[in-house]
Amino acid sequence: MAATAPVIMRVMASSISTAKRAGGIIRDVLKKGDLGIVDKGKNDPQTEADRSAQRCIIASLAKKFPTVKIIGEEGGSDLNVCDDWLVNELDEEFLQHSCPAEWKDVKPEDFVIWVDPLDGTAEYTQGHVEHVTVLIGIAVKDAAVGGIIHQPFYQQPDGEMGRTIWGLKGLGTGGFTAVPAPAGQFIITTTRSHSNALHQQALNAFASTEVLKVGGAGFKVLQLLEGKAHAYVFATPGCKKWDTCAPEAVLEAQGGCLTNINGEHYAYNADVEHVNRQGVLASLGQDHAALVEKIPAEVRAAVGAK
Ligand SMILES: Nc1ncnc2c1ncn2[C@@H]1O[C@H](COP(=O)(O)O)[C@@H](O)[C@H]1OP(=O)(O)O
Ligand SMILES: [Mg+2]
Ligand SMILES: [Mg+2]
Ligand SMILES: [Mg+2]
Repeated sequence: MAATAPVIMRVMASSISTAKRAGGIIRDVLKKGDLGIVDKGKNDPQTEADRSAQRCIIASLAKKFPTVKIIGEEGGSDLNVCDDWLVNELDEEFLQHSCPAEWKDVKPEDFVIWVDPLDGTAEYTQGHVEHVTVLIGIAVKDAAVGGIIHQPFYQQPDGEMGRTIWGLKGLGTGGFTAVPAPAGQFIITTTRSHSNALHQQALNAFASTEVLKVGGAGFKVLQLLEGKAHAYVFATPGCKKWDTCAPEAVLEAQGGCLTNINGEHYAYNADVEHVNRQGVLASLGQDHAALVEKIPAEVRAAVGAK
């Protein structure tokens, strides 16, 4: 089955196994206690866990899919990794699904894999480990079509650490139970570490009943999927294609929507600008276009204006 499955199914299955291994590396670095923090910019830390998890993911995927373009947050990494970090397995459970017809003939050169080895680094360094996710997004031409969101610090009922959520457009999602957000309320999930005055103005435009401030793009989309929030609002540049590719694919495979704050989808081909200049607006079970309209046009025009 594995050898004959269409390449998108094998990329998804390999990404599921690899994200789990990367999650183990992220837990190990924290356990050892020396995070090796480097500041890449203002409010933009990188740790040994980001570097090591990226090496594991890119080395494993590049070995299995040598002609697929892979772009990782932490730049060019040394892909000479120990065997323990080289993940060879394909997730067998995922491979039981049949490939949606629209992706059957996609060729390796049509893909870009966007890797965020550790989303929520600021929160990881501050001990809010439940906000941390590993994100592997699969784009076909311009569109985010497949995604893996792995939570290394999620404790399963049987005590096992880690949970892996996946989504593939045309197939659906797996690894969690979707819950609708409560009726009669409007809960926004947003940044806890990258706010500014313009972003606050956008938040104020919604008559929200509650605003949750949590880290990471992956974790905020999980909050939508699990009915903890109705919308994810980030009205500032700062997050990048590797932050949104996997969350967008999973959310949209579940029927939601992730766009910039003007309601337009980002493109995920290999040549795009990495920064999501016009912020992020994501929702599930809402009239997405109506949410866009709530943000004053002058605020939308000012976000990301060069
Ligand atoms: N100004 C910024 N500089 C660097 N990364 C950012 C910035 N804003 C957002 N991000 C990335 O987007 C994620 C979601 O943002 P936020 O938590 O503020 O809502 C962050 O965890 C971070 O990803 P990462 O942790 O992978 O570097
Ligand atoms: Mg980062
Ligand atoms: Mg990130
Ligand atoms: Mg990251």
